[in-house]
Formats: sequence, C-alpha cells, structure tokens
Amino acid sequence: MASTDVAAEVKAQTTQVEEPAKVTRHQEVGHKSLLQSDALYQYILETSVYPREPEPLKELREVTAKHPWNLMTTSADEGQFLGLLLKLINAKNTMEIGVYTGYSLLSTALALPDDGKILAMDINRENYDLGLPMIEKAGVAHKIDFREGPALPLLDEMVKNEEMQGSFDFVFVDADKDNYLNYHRRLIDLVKVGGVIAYDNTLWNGSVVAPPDAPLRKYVRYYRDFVMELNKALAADPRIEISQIPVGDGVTLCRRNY
Ligand SMILES: C[S@@+](CC[C@H](N)C(=O)[O-])C[C@H]1O[C@@H](n2cnc3c(N)ncnc32)[C@H](O)[C@@H]1O
Repeated sequence: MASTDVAAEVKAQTTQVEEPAKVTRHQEVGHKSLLQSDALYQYILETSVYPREPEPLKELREVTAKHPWNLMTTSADEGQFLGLLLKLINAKNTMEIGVYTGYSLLSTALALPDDGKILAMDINRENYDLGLPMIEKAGVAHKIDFREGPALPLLDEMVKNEEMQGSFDFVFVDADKDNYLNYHRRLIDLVKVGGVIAYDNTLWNGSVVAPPDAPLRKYVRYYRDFVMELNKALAADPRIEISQIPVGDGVTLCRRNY
C-alpha cells in the first residue's frame, strides 16, 4: 500500500474519535501504532505528563518550541519516561550524546541523586546555552559536565582509559544517526554490566517501514538506512538485551549483559 493511502486510512480511523488534526510526523509515513491518534497522545500528555512536569522543564520546553530546530527536542512524555527509568535503575553516573537545548538532559538530571553526574556532549554549545538558565533554576547544573565537540573522539579517549570502562550506569544517545553503530562499539565497553544504553529515534519518523517510493524529507531518507542497520545490529548483539519502545520517535533500551 502506498504511504499516502496508509496515511488516508489512518486519518479516516482517527477522525472517528477526534477533530481533524494536523498530520503529525508519525502519520506522515503511516505506521500503525496506537498513538497515531493525536487525541490519545494529547490525553497522555495532559493526564500523566504535563501535570507532573517540573516548572523549569516546562519553561525549557516552551523556550525550545520557539527555536527554529524545535523538531529535534525530546518530547515531554519521553523525558518523563527517561527520568523514571533512571530512578528505577538507581542511575548515578550517566552520559548524553546530543543535547540540543537540553530537554532530555534536564529530565534526566532531575532524576539523578544530588551527587549524580551527566557527561553531556554536543557539537553546538549555543543551543545548550538557551536551556542552561532553566537547568540552573532547577538546581541541577552542578550534575552536568558539558563538552562541546563531536562525541566520537571523546568516546575514543574514554575507552582507552581503563578506569572509565564499565563506569556508566546509563547512556542516552540522541545525535547523528549515521554514527550510532560507531557509538555502540564504544559504549558497550563504557557502560557497566547491567547498565543501560538508550538509542533515540529508532523508528525514525516511521520511515523504517516506508516503501521505497515514499515521499520522505531529505534528511529522513538519508539517515533511514543507518537507523535500520542499527536496529538489525542491536537485535543481533548477544551482549545486550533489548526492548524497542514506541515512545517519542522510538527508543531502544539496551541492557549490557556481559
Ligand atoms: C535530536 S538533537 C538532541 C535532542 C536532545 N536530546 C533534546 O532533548 O532536546 C541532536 C543533537 O545532536 C547534536 N550532534 C550532532 N552530531 C553530533 C556529534 N557528532 N557529536 C555530538 N553531538 C552531535 C546536534 O548538535 C543536536 O543538538
């Protein structure tokens, strides 16, 4: 079925229970998760997420919404999920690759104990600076060690340092998708046994199931094959247990087994 047909079918289904809504990036290529209903997604946000969202995080979300690249931000429901996950695994020493204005960074910083740490990397400091006042307001800036620059050379340095091997409880990867497998090759040594690596965007706008002729935006098409290759590689990697969760744009949790 062509993607436009799928989108039309989805639209027909969802409009039975809601007002006609703008086409979301989930609907754009027509995958069939429950949350293709905008109304259900709004229900989750309004019932379970926004009422629990700390004020500085809300402020950071609102500031980010005005930024031209705001599509890159982690959604509020995913931020809440990551925060809960960190508490469930008692994470203390963590890493984030891909900060942008810091929504996921602040969500996770708030979930860490006062002496918790996040090594945060991004090639762009300007965007991080936009969110920094809210991170400071939330009283968690002392947990964050922000490094400006590409993540790969930093990871290479860390892997060489024996003390850093197996030292991270949690890593959130949300950056250049064409490097995810390169990150994985290094992170598997840096995360502790029993620790978790979370790869973001593993459903990549639903494009992982788009037919070859689907009208995808250029950057979606470019990264699609990398994301699909990553998904296959993670599924075949015996060193990890995985679960691919349809929150946000898809997040794959990997627990290091050995
Ligand atoms: C999707 S955004 C991150 C969103 C962020 N997690 C949030 O919650 O808003 C991707 C980020 O990865 C950064 N990035 C791209 N290539 C990178 C690289 N090689 N190393 C580090 N960061 C990179 C970009 O500058 C951008 O800020």
